[in-house]
Amino acid sequence: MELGSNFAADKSSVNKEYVQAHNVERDINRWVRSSGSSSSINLEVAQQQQINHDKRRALHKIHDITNGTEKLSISLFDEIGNEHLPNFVYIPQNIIYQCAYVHVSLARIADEDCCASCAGDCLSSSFPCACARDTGGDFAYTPKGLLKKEFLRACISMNEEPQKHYQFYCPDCPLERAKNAYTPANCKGHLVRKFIKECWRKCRCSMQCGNRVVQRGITRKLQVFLTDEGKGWGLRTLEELPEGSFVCEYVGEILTNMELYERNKRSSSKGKDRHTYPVLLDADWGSEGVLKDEDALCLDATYYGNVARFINHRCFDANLLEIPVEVETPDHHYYHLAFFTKRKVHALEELTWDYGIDFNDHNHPIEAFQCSCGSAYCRYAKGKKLPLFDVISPKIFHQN
Ligand SMILES: C[S@@+](CC[C@H](N)C(=O)[O-])C[C@H]1O[C@@H](n2cnc3c(N)ncnc32)[C@H](O)[C@@H]1O
Repeated sequence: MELGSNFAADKSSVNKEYVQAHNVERDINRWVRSSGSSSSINLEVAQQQQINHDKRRALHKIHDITNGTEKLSISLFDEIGNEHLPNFVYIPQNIIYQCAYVHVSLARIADEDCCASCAGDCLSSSFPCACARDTGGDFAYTPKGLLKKEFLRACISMNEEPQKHYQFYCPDCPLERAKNAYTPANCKGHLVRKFIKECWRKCRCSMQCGNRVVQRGITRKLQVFLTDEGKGWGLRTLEELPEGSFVCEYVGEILTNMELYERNKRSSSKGKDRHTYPVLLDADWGSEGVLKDEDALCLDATYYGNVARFINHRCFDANLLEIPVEVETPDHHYYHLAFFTKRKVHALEELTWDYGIDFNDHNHPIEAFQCSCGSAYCRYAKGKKLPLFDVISPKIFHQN
């Protein structure tokens, strides 16, 4: 099967449904407008039509799930009507739950680690400023705000062929320690990842500097919709996205692994939720010896999160890639997890990322989902074994 064929089929059916629903909505709105607001009869008929239409289409629409906290509104659109509306608090930026150590201060950023002598746009200067050092000596972004092809290719290769890249096995893995403090199992391994470092407050460049992309927030038109493959809610783009576009970052509560483990234990004793929303921030655990518990962090978007909590998993050929981004803290225990497109994405395509789930990992205590990503490379369909996992970590591998 060709790589893009599933997408083509999905897109045309979603497209048709979406256009039909919008045409009905648009016609009703036009009719109401042209009839004049004083015509109660016309209004009643229009409302009746809307009710019939809603019954037939069971359509829910929320104009802005962000409650005005993002620069753009993000709608929720339900063409199917058989799922509860999401119940969470929308937050546009990460927030510490309780014990996580995230120390943000100007004093922690050394003068030589920021661009205190730059002005305007760092990308337009003849040589890369100090902020490019952590990104391999060059900026990751083009002047159009897209990821440079070479940088994107290197990140894709790391995700798709992790065995060819540097992996680190913690001497005392914080993840395993959270599960069993007395006799922790061996570390399953973490991939040391490429980081992007953006300019920040101590830098003298402007907010429009080309090396400030993720911190400027969401600029693309996105929509939450109900998937028809039983995955629950999903996220799609309403505009075409070029390769290397920033879409959004994964926002949630910042928890220590220990806190996440305790939270999971409490919630599974109350009855298991169908969907789970934590991700590990383990991209740089390898650079430390033994990581302290308060430094081993994750993001949980279950109760507080942003639009990224709706991005579903797709094995291997997902259209998004997650990249760690350093903004306000020089150490890499805490960072932003930003999603960029791996290729051109068409308007109305569902946005997906590969959670990196190993569906054959039977050691994790919490049962995961039966994957219905539809990819020709689906790991679940191939293994046909029960998936077990408790957190999303695209970097966890198995020592043979
Ligand atoms: C981060 S949430 C994604 C949003 C979720 N679909 C919702 O309705 O809120 C992750 C959860 O979505 C579901 N999910 C994501 N990708 C899936 C897939 N490929 N197949 C089946 N379920 C999936 C699983 O229940 C998973 O625990």
